[in-house]
Amino acid sequence: MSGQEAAAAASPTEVFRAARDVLLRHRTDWAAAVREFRWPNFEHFNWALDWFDTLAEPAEQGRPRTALRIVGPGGPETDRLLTFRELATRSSQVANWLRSVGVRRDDPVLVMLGNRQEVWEMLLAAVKLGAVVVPTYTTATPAELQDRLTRGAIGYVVTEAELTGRFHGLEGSWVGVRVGAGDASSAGWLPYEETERASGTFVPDGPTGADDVVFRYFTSGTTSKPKMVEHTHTSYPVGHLSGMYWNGVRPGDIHLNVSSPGWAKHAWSSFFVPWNAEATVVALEGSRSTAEDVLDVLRTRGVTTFCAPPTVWRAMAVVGLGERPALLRETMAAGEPLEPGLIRQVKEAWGLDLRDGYGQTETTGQIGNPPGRVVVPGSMGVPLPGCPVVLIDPETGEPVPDGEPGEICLDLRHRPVGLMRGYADDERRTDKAFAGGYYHSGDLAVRTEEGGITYLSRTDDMFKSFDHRISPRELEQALLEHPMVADAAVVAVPDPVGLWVPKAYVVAAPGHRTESADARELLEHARSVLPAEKWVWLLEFVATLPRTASGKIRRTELKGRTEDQATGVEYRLEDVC
Ligand SMILES: Nc1ncnc2c1ncn2[C@@H]1O[C@H](COP(=O)(O)OP(=O)(O)OP(=O)(O)O)[C@@H](O)[C@H]1O
Repeated sequence: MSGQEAAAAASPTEVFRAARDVLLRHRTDWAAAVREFRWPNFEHFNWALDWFDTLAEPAEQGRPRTALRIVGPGGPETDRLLTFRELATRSSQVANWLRSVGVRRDDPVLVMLGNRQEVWEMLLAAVKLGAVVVPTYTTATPAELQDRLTRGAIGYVVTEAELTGRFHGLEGSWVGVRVGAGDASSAGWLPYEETERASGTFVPDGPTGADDVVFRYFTSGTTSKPKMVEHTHTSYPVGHLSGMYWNGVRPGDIHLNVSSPGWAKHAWSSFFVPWNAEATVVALEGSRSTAEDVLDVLRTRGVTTFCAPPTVWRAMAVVGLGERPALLRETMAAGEPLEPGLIRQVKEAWGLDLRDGYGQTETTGQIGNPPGRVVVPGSMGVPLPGCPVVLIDPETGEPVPDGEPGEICLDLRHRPVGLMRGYADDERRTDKAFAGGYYHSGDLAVRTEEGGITYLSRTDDMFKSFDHRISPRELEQALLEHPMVADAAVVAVPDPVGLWVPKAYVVAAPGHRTESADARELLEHARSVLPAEKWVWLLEFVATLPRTASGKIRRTELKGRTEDQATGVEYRLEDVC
């Protein structure tokens, strides 16, 4: 039998498992993983039925395995634990019930739930059913919801009973489902608890097309109006094998990820990545957990692999990392630039490498420091297996040599499975993102001789000053290294001679003042660690930086402030130094 015939004879579950196992086998040998891994190819694939439900069978002679552990309010004994079998059954009940109230394949369903059991049930149910999930964070404003209802052509809304009021008065013809006990404000919303009466055996309406859409994500809108990113039954579920490799998660691991449902990062690291590896997902209920809560969970729930955005790592460093959590093996950060200072702090406190990873809502993990590779602080890592990353000169469209800035692109001749299908209802933008044989990320980076890739900035944030190209990130990192700085953002402001010059907005660390002498110290610090063309020219202290709901700095807002001259006290390098 040829290799192709053998693959044709194998079930989707076997094909998926075989691809996954190549990555597990080479968990600490990146070169071998890149060489041997091939994306599995499917005509039909339903991750919930073809993969998740198959994990419901207890391992031979073993105990039923825990799929999900929701951290309770009062110590481990208050946690809620669900096995793969329990979740397989619950999600089938939910899928059957949704079908009974009218949800059909391809129907867009807005899901606005916090980190509670129902969010995992709903996502699994929607995949089983073939409905299209529009994940939404629980802090979305009525205006954001209206945008989603309209542009997302939403037919069904599933949310917590206490949040139903947010939808009052919004336009659209959708059916509401409330999770939790309702009151007068949720009258007319269907009760989710009815799902418990539905059958726990689900029979799909035929095979699921591998390229059918299953997620429509609204991006955070850091640079523009949120885009609607479409992912298919393979692009996210199967594509997240690359993230599994970066995280180094393996069967039996206890994986904690800090992110809110509603963001792509939640689907990455609280859903597909750990469950592709047959690990247990640990989740903190509620949307606001403190750094102390996270540290406590790491220690008391036996967490082995942990991923959080740099913002959370920074907060943990401020309260003190303390002793290394006994079972912790892998630590990761993603979503925004990770400063070398944090990597150093984690190494000193816990002896572990804090490994950066890069991706977007549009993709799964593309670049990362996988286990077993020496972490070079400042580098996001190397292209993950199956991810043909190329850095392209935005002006010529040609690959750049090592050491030159280029846009992070994916070579479409070897299209990775994890790449989005496109932007819904936006052909122009989709064409632009897929122009010239590459997927264009809109991010600039530079590759070193050793192959590591260092993030510079968004293509739109890079600016020229006195004929030098400046990445705001480099300046921000220099400022963040100073103990007086809790947070910093740099933007370009117009200058009659230099064209543009860098201005820093700085949040002072607790206990530090924000007077002229403090500004001078910071400007001098930047001057001492950066080359002359990258000195910070202007500095303003602010109480907070404007951030998107997912925590990214809104540089456009800061640029707007300088254009409107709506500045506070502004310190100039030439005046104070
Ligand atoms: N490890 C990382 N280091 C630096 N930046 C990162 C890293 N990981 C992700 N990013 C940044 O986050 C972006 C992806 O974020 P996301 O998909 O959540 O939406 P967004 O790009 O902020 O929203 P919008 O596209 O609407 O502006 C990347 O394009 C990159 O700029």
